[in-house]
Amino acid sequence: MSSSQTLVVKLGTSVLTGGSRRLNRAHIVELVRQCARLHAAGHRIVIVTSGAMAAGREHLGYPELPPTIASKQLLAAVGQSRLIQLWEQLFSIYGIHIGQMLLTRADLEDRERFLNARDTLRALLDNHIVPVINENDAVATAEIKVGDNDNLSALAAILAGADKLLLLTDQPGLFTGDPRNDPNAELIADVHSIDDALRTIAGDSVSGLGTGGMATKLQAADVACRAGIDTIIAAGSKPGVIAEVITGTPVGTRFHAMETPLENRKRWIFGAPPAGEIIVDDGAISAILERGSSLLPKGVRTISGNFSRGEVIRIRSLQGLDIAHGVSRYNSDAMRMIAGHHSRQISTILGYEYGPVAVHRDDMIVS
Ligand SMILES: Nc1ncnc2c1ncn2[C@@H]1O[C@H](COP(=O)(O)OP(=O)(O)O)[C@@H](O)[C@H]1O
Ligand SMILES: N[C@@H](CCC(=O)OP(=O)(O)O)C(=O)O
Repeated sequence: MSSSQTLVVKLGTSVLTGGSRRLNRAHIVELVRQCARLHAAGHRIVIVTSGAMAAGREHLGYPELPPTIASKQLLAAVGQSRLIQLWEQLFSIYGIHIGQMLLTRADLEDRERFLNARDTLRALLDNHIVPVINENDAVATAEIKVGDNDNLSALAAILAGADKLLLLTDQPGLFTGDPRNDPNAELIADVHSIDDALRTIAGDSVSGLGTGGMATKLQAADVACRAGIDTIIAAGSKPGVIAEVITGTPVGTRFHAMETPLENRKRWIFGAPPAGEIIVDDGAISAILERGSSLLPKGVRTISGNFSRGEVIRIRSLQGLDIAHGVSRYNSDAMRMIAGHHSRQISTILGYEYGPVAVHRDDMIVS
């Protein structure tokens, strides 16, 4: 078998339930058996598991609940402990310890918390413990949620420094149309770049069990590939699928990683969903795009959202085009005050300063 690899395996609700209303233990144990073999062969496996809400519903006997966020959080709170218990039991059959990590977007968009989460994840792996990750649904509000486990798994793959990301679902891969309602849809075996044409064929979840369908899987593949991580979408029910991904046997849809991935320190900027947005003028855009400069407050026109110093923000043109993502040197209130002003006026306006730039070039990724 190939030399030691780090693989993030994301299991959607569709795989864990096998399309039913309950967790399919027989099927999950088979996936754990595959992971245990690879673990024994020296590979580092990270599990990103959905299924907390499904487990909660099952445990409570399918209660009639109002369609509110609080109901979803209730189900996730009940289900997460059942879910982790199941993973724990199944991995213990093979003498493997697991470590639970419940994350939200807020843990990944602040650099210090990102580095903390990364240290924990890597410490687990270094000690041969399998990290089992889910979103912390019980406490996450809309503002701090990643929102779906496909995108969460791409961020986990960046955190883990993974070689590959495997998204296991109920379809053999990405098709030219949703196979549930298009009998002529064909499997796409290889994707070298994710464009709008591809995005239009990736539909939402129709099972009602999963979140995001193929659309969020494409977003995840895009994030991971830009970070240099090959991403594969394949069927969780295919025998030996995880080992095939490790050995590089063609399976499902493979998204090829970019050959010149973002440098390490910039990956988290790209992975982090923006906490706010600023609109900049045309002069600032040519400075950023043509001269490779930092963004100065002078070029900032308007600010939306509330963000702290150090958070990732989106930089857009007056026409609404996405120009870059970057780490803001000033919080949103300060940015509103210094917008349009020369850098030498910052300390007079604010009474302090964190340097002349609004977003430094080194902390920026051009879209
Ligand atoms: N182009 C496509 N190719 C394959 N599946 C698609 C496509 N468009 C939409 N889908 C749907 O996406 C579903 C898988 O996503 P989802 O229900 O969120 O599963 P999971 O729980 O595994 O994340 C499939 O069951 C399928 O109906
Ligand atoms: N965190 C949620 C799952 C969210 C999600 O993205 O689900 P899925 O599309 O099935 O991977 C849960 O544990 O129920």
